[in-house]
Amino acid sequence: MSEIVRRIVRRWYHPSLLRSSGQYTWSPALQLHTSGTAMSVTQKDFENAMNQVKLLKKDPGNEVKLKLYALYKQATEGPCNIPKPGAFDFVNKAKWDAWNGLGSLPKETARQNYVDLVSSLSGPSSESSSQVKPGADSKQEGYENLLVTSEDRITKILLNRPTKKNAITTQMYHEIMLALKAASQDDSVLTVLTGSGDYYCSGNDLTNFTDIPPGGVEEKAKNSSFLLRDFVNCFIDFPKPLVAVVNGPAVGISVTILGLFDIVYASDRATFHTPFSHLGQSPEGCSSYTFPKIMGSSKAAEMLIFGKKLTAGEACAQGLVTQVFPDSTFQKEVWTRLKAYSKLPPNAMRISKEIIRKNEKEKLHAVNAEECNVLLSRWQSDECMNAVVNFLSRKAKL
Ligand SMILES: CCCCCCCCCCC/C=C/C(=O)SCCNC(=O)CCNC(=O)[C@H](O)C(C)(C)COP(=O)(O)OP(=O)(O)OC[C@H]1O[C@@H](n2cnc3c(N)ncnc32)[C@H](O)[C@@H]1OP(=O)(O)O
Repeated sequence: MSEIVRRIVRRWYHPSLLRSSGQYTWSPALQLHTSGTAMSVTQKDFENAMNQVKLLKKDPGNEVKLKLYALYKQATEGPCNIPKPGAFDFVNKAKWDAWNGLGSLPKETARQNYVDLVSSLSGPSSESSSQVKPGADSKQEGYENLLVTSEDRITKILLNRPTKKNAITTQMYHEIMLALKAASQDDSVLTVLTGSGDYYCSGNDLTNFTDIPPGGVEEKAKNSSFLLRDFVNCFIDFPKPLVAVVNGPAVGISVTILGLFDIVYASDRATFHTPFSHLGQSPEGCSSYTFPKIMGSSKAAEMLIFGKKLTAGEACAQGLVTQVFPDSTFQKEVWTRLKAYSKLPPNAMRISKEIIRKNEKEKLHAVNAEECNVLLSRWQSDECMNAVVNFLSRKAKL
C-alpha cells in the first residue's frame, strides 16, 4: 500500500487522530465553507475571498498564513475555543497564538479583515486578469490548468492537464467557475469547453479525496458538496450558447454536465462513461434529471446505474451528442462551423437560449442541490472509500 493510500485510510477512519497530531500543513482548503455561519451581507465576499486565496500565485509567507488562519477561525467560530497546545507543538501553538490573539474580535469584523487581507494579497488580481480583453486572439493569464483564449468572438476554455487526462482538481473546479464567469461577461458570443491531449476529461481527480482538512472527512465532504453545487450552478445559469467540443473519452462529471450544454460535438474517438456505482457514488451534474429526459429512463439507467460506456455514435443516437465527426477532421470541421455560428446576432442567440432554458432552471437548481446532498453521504461510505483507495493504489481502473 502506498503512503498516500495509508494516509487516506488513516484519515478516513481516524480524523480525530489527525486533528491531534499537530501535522497541519497549509492548505487553502482550510478556508472553505466549514462554518455554517448565518448569511450576512458580507458572506458572499467572504466566500469569494476564500476562493481567491486558492488562486494566489505566490506563497504569502507564514506570517500572513497565520493571520488568514486566525481571521478565518474567528469569522466562522468566534473567539479561540480550543486548549492551548504544548510548547513543543510548534505549528499548532503558532496557530493557536494567532487565533487567541484576536481576543473577542466580532465575527463580522474578522470576516471583513479577512476579505481586506486577501484583497491586499491579490494585487491586480486573477479576477481582473481573467477578464477577456476585447479583440482577437487574447489569451487570459491567471489559470494554472486551463488555457482560456478568445478569438473570432468565441471564448475557448481548454482543460489543460493532458498528462492526467484532464482530471479536474479542486483548484480546476474553481478555475472553471472563474473562466465561465469571465466568459459570461466578455465580448464573445459563444463559449466552448474542450480538452487538450487524447482525453476530453477523466472526471473528478480522485486525489481530491486525499486532501483531508483537520476537520476530517466529514468536513471535506461538506466542502466538496458546496463546491460541486456551485460548480454545476455555473453551468445551469450560463447565459450564452455553451458548446462542448469532446475531443476524446469523457468520464464522470465531464459527461453528466453535458446535459446542461446547448451543443455537444464529439470526435468518433470519444466515449461517454459515468461509472458512479463502480466508485460507490451517485449521479451529479443534474444527470439524474437531464439524462432520463434526453435518452429515456432505461437508457439513462444503463449509463448512470450500471456505468455502461457509450461510443460517440451511441451517445449521438441517444441525444446526448449533437453530431459526431471523424477524428481526422474533427477540429477543422467543428471550428469552421463554430466560427460561422459566432457571426449570428448575439442578442438573438442569447434570448433564444434563455427562452429554451428558463422553465427548467428552478427544477435544475433543485435537482443539483439534491444530488449534492446525496453525494455528501456517498463520499463518506465504505463503498466509495474502497473504490478510491483501489484506484490510488492502482488496483483498479475503469
Ligand atoms: C471526501 C469527499 C471528497 C470528494 C471530492 C469530490 C469533489 C467533486 C466531485 C464531483 C463528482 C465527480 C465524479 C466523477 O467525475 S466520477 C469519475 C472519476 N474518474 C475516474 O474514475 C477515472 C479514473 N481514471 C481511470 O480510470 C484511468 O486513468 C483512465 C481510464 C481515465 C485512463 O487510463 P489510461 O490507462 O489511458 O491512463 P492512466 O490511467 O495511466 O492515466 C494517466 C495519468 O492520469 C492519472 N489520472 C487519470 N484520470 C484520473 C483521475 N480521474 N483522477 C486522478 N488521476 C487520474 C492517472 O492516475 C495517471 O497518473 P500517473 O501517470 O501519475 O500514474
